[in-house]
Amino acid sequence: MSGLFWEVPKEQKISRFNVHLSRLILHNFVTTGPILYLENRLFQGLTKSTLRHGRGTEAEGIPLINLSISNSKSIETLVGEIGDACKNWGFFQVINHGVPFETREKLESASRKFFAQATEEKLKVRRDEVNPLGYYDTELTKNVRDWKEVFDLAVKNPTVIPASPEAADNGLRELVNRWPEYPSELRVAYEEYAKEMEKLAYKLLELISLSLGLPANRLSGFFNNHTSFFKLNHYPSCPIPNLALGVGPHKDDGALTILAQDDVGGLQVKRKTDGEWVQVRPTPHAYIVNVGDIIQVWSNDRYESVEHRVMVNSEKERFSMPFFLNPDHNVMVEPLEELITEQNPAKYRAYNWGKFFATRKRSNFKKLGV
Ligand SMILES: O=C(O)CCC(=O)C(=O)O
Ligand SMILES: [Fe+2]
Repeated sequence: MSGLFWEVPKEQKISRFNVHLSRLILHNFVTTGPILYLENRLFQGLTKSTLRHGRGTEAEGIPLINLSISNSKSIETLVGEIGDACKNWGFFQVINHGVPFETREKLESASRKFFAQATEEKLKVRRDEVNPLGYYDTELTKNVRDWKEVFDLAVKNPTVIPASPEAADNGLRELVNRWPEYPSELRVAYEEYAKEMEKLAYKLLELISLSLGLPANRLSGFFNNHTSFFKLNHYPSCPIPNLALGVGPHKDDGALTILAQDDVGGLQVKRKTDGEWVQVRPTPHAYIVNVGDIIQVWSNDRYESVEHRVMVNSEKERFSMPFFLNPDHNVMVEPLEELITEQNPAKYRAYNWGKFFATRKRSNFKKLGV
């Protein structure tokens, strides 16, 4: 922790006055713990990294892949593009994905209506210890509070997960979605959209399997009773964007994430070649896809789950909707045997997805010392 400010360029040092002012402003927005929020940002070094890297480089973006096959584009070409993107970036955008625009638009509009309500209305569908699904504005990424509010949903209703993280406990529990009274169209809009996300996720899984030299359906058996999740995210505009992150740097722990973002921008990906934060520029109607920790393990590190974060904007609020594709709770996640050789031994030992999920700890898979 000490020496935090040594590496911050002089002109960007934060004055005591600014910090004081920021605390006051934050106090008006955040319902609890504003001081803790800022102090965490300052002392965990995230602020340092935000300042040093500024708003991220615009130069080269993640690959944009057209999913439609035609006379001029074969399935082999498409599979090659997916494989390259997974290997070099862990992130890509897709167009011609088959998700009807109206289905997405209906949910985006319902999401805006939901978040525009007074806090007390949203708190009526607040998540609690019994049911983790619902509304909250207190998400932590690596113990630092994110500048956003969220409505969490399960994809399968109900979704079955272990009752506790304890290995000896075989009990299961069902997670059930909560629905707000307003807007009344949210439920139908979500259920239609979730079906489209499942279809797209399976299509992407097949392409990824093929790109690893495996049969198209090699991974589908892990998802019969999948534990996929969905978030409606709202990032309010932030008066002091340099002191806050919408989501701190993290990796996604599921198999695959499919994200819809609006036209504001703010998502940044850590480029594998040089560790630079790169903007994911909003592309109308496109989806952003990233490989999660599970595909990293299945592929035995051929594909890596890549760090990303969300910057906040001083003027504009931002909305996004990630779909997290997760396997069945009883799946043991381990490198696929076809991808293990004497020269390339397993880099991970098996872990139970459901138990991992129940502990809700990120990036916690067990790397062997090889
Ligand atoms: O809102 C975004 O752009 C990304 C959010 C994200 O990375 C996450 O929820 O895991
Ligand atoms: Fe993420």
